[in-house]
Amino acid sequence: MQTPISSLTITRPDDWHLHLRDGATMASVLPHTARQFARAIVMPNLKPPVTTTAQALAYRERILAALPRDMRFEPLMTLYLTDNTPPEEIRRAKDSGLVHAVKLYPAGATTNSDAGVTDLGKCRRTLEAMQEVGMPLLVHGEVTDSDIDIFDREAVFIDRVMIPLRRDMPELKVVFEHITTRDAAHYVRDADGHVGATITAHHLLYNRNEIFRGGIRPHYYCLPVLKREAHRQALVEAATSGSAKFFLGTDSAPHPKGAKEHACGCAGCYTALHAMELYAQAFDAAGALDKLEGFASLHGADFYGLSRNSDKITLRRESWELPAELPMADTSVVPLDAGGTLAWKMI
Ligand SMILES: NC(=O)N[C@@H](CC(=O)O)C(=O)O
Ligand SMILES: [Zn+2]
Ligand SMILES: [Zn+2]
Repeated sequence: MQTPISSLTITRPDDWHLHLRDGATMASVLPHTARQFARAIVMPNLKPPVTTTAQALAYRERILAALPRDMRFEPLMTLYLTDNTPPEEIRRAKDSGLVHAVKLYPAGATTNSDAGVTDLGKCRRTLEAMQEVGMPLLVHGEVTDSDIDIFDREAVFIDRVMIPLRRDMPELKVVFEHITTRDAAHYVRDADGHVGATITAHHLLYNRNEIFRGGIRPHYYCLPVLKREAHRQALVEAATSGSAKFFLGTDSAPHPKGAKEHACGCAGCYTALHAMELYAQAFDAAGALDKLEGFASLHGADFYGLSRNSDKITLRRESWELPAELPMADTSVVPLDAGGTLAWKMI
């Protein structure tokens, strides 16, 4: 048997799906991301949502102002699509050079999605403008109908929304965000044209048993919810396949500890602190560490038409214990796998 490799140096990665929030929380979480990643697609689901280019540019300035002076990081901004986003807003976004995508939240699907789209038919002209200027549509791919089982919401979304959308707008660039099922992994793998997908570390590492292991564990609750083991395996297969359609998106989503440990707890896992360590663990378990660089550092930049990063990061095989919680401004955030031992460490 070969001795396992003890360190891995790769091109600095980017996070193609991140929640930074705003204000004091943003200032607390931003250094975690900036330590690991050169750039991140910053999700627009603030309260109120980032629906205009002017708001996105102001948000970008707040992020850069909160960045510690000795760190470098480039926030890639997005707009929150509503039933009323005018096509002219897409042109303004494109012309800014700083807004890189538009996010579709089906109304009611997830955290701060109340202002999201009620019927994609209402967005037709706006989507046509996106297709025309080459502005990617990022999709939270779940239907919200109360008669659809929560574990089936992504698979049903493919049939009811994704397939018709891509038939109508074959040139529209689409990212199927945080995919969680074999159905989505295979759909993206087999699709023609401009479609990619992000995959989180937690969906590569855990199946839905984790939410209920020994009791109810709110820090493993996110949306789309973790699925059964066969789906996790299909996601690992996709992420480690070498296909350029799949790339890293942590979906790191900070919520105050008290809002997670609650009678009606918020959805979202916090992984910005230790994202690359978690991905390394998943790729290592699959015997595919050689595929990590493409997934984490190359495929996403290529999809978005951005240059690849030129500097490197190094991960070392070294165990370390995660803190139980991370103090932040007036609260604390519990990282995924809090108190657990990680096998890799970014140095
Ligand atoms: N993934 C989550 O469970 N939560 C995200 C929203 C999202 O990405 O759907 C959040 O903003 O908290
Ligand atoms: Zn989402
Ligand atoms: Zn998200």
